[in-house]
Amino acid sequence: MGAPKETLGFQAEVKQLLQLMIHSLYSNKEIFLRELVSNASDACDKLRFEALNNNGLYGDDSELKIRLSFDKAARTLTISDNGIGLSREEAVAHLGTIAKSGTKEFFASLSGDAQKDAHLIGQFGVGFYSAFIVADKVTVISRRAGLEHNQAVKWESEGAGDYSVEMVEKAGRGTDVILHLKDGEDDFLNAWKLKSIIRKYSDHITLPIVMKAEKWDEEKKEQVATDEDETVNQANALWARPKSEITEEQYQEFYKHVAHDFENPLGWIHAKVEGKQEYTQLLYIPARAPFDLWDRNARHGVKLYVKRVFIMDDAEQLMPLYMRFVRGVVDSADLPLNVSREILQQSKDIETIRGGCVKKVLSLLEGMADSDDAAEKEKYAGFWKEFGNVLKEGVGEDFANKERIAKLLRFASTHHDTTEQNVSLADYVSRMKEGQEKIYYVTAETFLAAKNSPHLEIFRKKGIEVLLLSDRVDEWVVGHLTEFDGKPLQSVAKGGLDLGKLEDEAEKKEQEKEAGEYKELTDRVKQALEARVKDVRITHRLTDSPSCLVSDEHDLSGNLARMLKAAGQKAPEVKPILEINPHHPAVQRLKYEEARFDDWANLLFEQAQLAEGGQLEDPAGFVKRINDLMLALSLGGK
Ligand SMILES: Nc1ncnc2c1ncn2[C@@H]1O[C@H](COP(=O)(O)OP(=O)(O)OP(=O)(O)O)[C@@H](O)[C@H]1O
Repeated sequence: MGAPKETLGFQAEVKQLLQLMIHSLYSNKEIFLRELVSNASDACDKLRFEALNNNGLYGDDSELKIRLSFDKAARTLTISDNGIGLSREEAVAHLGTIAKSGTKEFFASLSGDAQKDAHLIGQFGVGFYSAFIVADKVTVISRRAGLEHNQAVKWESEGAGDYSVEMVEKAGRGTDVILHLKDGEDDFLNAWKLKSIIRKYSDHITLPIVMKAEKWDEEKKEQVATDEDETVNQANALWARPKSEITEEQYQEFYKHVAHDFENPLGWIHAKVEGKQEYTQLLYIPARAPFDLWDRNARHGVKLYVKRVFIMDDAEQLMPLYMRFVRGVVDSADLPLNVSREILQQSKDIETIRGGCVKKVLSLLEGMADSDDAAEKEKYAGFWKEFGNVLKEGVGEDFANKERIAKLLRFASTHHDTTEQNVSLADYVSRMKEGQEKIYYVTAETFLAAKNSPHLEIFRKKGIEVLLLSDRVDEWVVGHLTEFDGKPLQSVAKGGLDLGKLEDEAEKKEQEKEAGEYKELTDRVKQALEARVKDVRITHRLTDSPSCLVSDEHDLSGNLARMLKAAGQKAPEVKPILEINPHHPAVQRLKYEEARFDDWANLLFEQAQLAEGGQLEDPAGFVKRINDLMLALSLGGK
């Protein structure tokens, strides 16, 4: 026999999760059954998959199913499956710890408010531990497929701080989860009640969920179990049914099962594709981002089936990275059953399927975004809030669909001047001024830095709209999206300012004249700042500020250079161009400055750095310069 009985402590996060769950989810307690049935179904799927290469795993029990049974006297409810089962090590690893990406973020976001937290727990996924909502003790007896009958494990816990594990005997393969119900939970010892919960939440499970049929006993005057099994769910793949036979609720419940989500999805597409590749897709867009959305290595959400047989979870080849929020199922009629991840990577057939799925998701999003129906538009706004930054990645990732993605992008802009990203490029173009040829944008690290960027002054004065880009991925977007609808995208902080037809001849003449008049001054400033700038010139961008920095047309933008540096990457050393505003008193004054010219020049440079959200190389030097100048001014003023 194996190791003796051992008592082990739960990982701290498990204890916390258990506490929270019991308190927050009590009002929705029947979901525990959905979670346990879902796990049982996953366990059968896993067995089926492993058995593709090792048929012996089935032994003499090849009919996979899930069984619900209860014992009124002992007040226990048991969920059994003949799936893959758990070894002792697996029981300890999976039922004593949480090994999910996003765990840290999840715990950090809890608020202590039961209702809000219930919501978050739902998003995080409650899984097995939800058993403790209705049970004060849970016993799991499991035998891993391929292990001997005396190598089974018994895991038991009262859901407080610890659990025990010991080796036991179990006749068949698979897992029994035995719930010792809490006082007052006798409702769950009732076949009618259990059936109605299964029909509500788990009807779409592809395996049969069976219970002993009951019949009326005249003597006892109650329903008693017979020896006959009865299947209580429909037990066929939801996606394989005709659309007309599926209700909205059934679609939603299926989503909750595949996505491990609590909330209803935002939308879905269900389609059967025929042609070179035959496949069915049922793809959902969640309403809320999961905790690991930002982890580009986290698991993906689309399950691959071949002719109704589950092949794998998270088939990353089915969806590009920028659509990692999509959840659902693809069922192919043509792929071989023994298809592996390696084969998928090179498969042309998968490429065709992926291309089809991406187009469908884009159409679904376009349907919401372009709808005249306010509720649909609202949905798209919700989608954008949750997943907009992921979709933006697609501009650089999916060349073939770049234009469709570009139409779906939403930005903040000076039109509304709020953080809300609700301006499409088409909206922008429709508001372009007469003679305006470019789509102007500014990038900065924060919304406020973008909104208050000195580079915008002339644009505000002339009433020209500028997109305010402050998400990290925005530099990537503008790096890949150089034009929209034939109009080039132009950074307001790059290159010489050429407003084209937006400026009249008189303005242009005036600017040339000023550049000549101030040549001596700009040369002097350039000399003073030689090590720090590429050039110094008179600006036409500024109306209120004395100076700003711009980068050369083909150089990295200041914002991108800062981002690369912050990410620990090497950014090529590029010097910015300093532009000074000839109408500003500080610049005017500089014309007559002698003794402290260098200090003034440096200050013009440093304040421009600060104004665009940059950091000073030598903050102490800056402070000293300011103080010296203030002192000089006040002394001079006496
Ligand atoms: N009936 C079962 N048979 C075999 N393994 C199981 C069974 N139930 C749970 N497990 C194992 O325990 C792990 C943890 O289950 P749990 O339900 O907590 O999380 P999950 O299913 O991985 O994710 P989620 O929280 O999103 O549901 C599972 O991943 C699985 O490995």
